[in-house]
Amino acid sequence: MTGRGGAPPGAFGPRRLLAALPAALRKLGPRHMARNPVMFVVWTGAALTTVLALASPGFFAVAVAAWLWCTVLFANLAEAVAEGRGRAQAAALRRAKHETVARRLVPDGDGREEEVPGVRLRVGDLVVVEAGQTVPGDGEVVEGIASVDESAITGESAPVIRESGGDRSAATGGTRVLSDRIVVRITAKPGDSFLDRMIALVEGATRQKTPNEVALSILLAALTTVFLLAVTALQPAAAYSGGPQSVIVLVALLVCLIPTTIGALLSAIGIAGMDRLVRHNVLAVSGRAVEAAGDVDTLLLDKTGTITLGNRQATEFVPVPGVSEAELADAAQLASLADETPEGRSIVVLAKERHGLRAREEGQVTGAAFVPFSARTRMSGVDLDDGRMVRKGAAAAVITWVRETGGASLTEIGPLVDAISASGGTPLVVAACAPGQPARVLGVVRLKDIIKAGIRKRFAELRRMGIRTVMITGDNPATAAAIAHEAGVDHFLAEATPEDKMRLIRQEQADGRLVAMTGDGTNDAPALALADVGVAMNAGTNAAKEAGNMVDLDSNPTKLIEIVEIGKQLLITRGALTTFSLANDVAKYFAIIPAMFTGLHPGLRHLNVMGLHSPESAVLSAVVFNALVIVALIPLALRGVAYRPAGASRLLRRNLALYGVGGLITPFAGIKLIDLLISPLPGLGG
Ligand SMILES: Nc1ncnc2c1ncn2[C@@H]1O[C@H](COP(=O)(O)OP(=O)(O)OP(=O)(O)O)[C@@H](O)[C@H]1O
Ligand SMILES: [K+]
Ligand SMILES: [Mg+2]
Repeated sequence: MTGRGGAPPGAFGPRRLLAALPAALRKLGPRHMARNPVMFVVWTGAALTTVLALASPGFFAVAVAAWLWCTVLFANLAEAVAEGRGRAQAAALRRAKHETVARRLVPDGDGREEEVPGVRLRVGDLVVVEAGQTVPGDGEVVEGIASVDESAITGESAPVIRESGGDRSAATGGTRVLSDRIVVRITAKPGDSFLDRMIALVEGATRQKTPNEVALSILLAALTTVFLLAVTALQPAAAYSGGPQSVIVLVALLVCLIPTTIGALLSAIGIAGMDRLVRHNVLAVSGRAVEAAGDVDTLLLDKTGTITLGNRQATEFVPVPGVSEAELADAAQLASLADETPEGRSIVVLAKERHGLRAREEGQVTGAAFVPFSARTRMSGVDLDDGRMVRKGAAAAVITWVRETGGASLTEIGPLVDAISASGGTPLVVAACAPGQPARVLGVVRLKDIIKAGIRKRFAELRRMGIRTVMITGDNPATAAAIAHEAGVDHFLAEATPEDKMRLIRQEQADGRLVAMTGDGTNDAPALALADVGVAMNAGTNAAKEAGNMVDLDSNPTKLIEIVEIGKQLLITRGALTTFSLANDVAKYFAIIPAMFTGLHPGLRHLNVMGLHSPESAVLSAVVFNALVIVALIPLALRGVAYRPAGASRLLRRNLALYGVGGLITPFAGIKLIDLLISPLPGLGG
């Protein structure tokens, strides 16, 4: 993991609070306050007591009004501190966004270039980027291969390969080409780039409440209404028994009873969760996805580029008996001339290395109709003018094609394909036919791909968290089995089309499971969109990045472990602080009600078990405590409750005990302490 800049988690002190103060003050406007019903009630109460304190000034009235404003301010402070971290990251990202001049290819200008400002680029423009230059906008590499420094975006200094054709074709505006030359087709409008979206995200500008948050807000608003009615109903009762309470006391009581702690911290908890993801180099488009991640049951991963490194290279030509290796290499190269996938290019290179076959220019293969590779056909090749045809691809696909031309399937091919598959390689069967003749199989090309390091241990960790892993691949079952075994995934699905991937997700969801999907390819995009949590690899295609609801800048398929932990931590933190807040309010009720009424009925004196100084000091102490609790819990809200992999119900019980009991006890101690401190002050009766 390469943590992004900014303060380390847990670093939280008076300096950060102070830095967030201006933003917290700006949030005091009614427009912002109205978005949070609980705090809006406090805000209204603060305004009301201020008016009353101005009308008949007195220490008690002024002190209550001042502390009610503090309560509101502390809530805003929590949110502002949480947002502050994102702002620092956004500033760092903005530095990557500088003016670039793009070298745009003039349409039909035969390679002629013109210089245009990066901001004037349009979707569909072709731009040339060479070593030392900055990619002027988001796009797809359509020609060439280059090593690119993406550290401006990922924070990772090791260069990455960007190339046309395959699943590593996305080029991101603001990154720098280190070597070679690529042509990029622009796919995003200036101002709507990945970098722009990242900045908006870490700034929290696009943050929306999640369904869970909305539900909790409604519950808190309902509780607030109930207490509002209860406190209002108190007045006739108090009046009946001979001493109506002052409006200031009633407002103070109301604020102490409504769930201000969680009301104040709710939004900070959500922002901090997203922020923790950014720190792990994951960008989440929605808080909803982060929450869903906390409950994921099944993780689907695609194989090539996700579990493996993804640069499947041709390493060997294995001809069938009676065919020379040179003949096979020649056919394989012919079938790959226009194949812009990494696999296709590596075949051309291998044929040249092994057999000195010069890569024929496309133009020299006269009148050829190229058959591009697609994930559905699992095959590519060429039809020549003179009637010759060559195909290469997955064994099943090519053998079907051979049969369609009237050719016989060759039994010798079986063992060759099986041997390559069993070792985890991908076999590409090559077949060709002379004009008017049935096709015949020539042999197999071995594609080798390497499993990413350390992945086995990580899958074991996912298993401990109770998450089932399923690898889905377009590759054949034997290769899939070998890779699945080596990587240590629980299950696999081979020869999967994009539709199969979606069917599997729908099936899991229909069985009531939450599904996460990690992928990089264009063919993964529909599945990424359908999954509850869709994590696209940053190294992958733009289509994948747009379809998912998270992007992992490190392109690490096991990042889901951290994502799940952060999601669980978010849910647990919110639950723990809600429990604490409600328990706290109940305790406050029993702490201050007796003290409030002892003035009326000396007979109630024995109920004042806490021995608070006076009704006024009891009420003020409770208000002060209520406000200070918010500040005291800001670090916990931002850092999150500690999470250890354990059964969900055990965690829940533990937290209920800890935060419920804690919430019940602290007000008694806290209010008593504050009462002792303030009772010598004049103007508090007694
Ligand atoms: N350029 C190509 N030309 C011909 N056949 C290919 C080419 N690339 C891959 N194939 C064949 O098509 C199959 C499916 O490839 P595809 O890229 O869809 O899936 P995959 O990358 O193997 O799986 P995953 O979904 O895990 O990325 C491969 O297993 C291989 O047999
Ligand atoms: K409260
Ligand atoms: Mg793939």
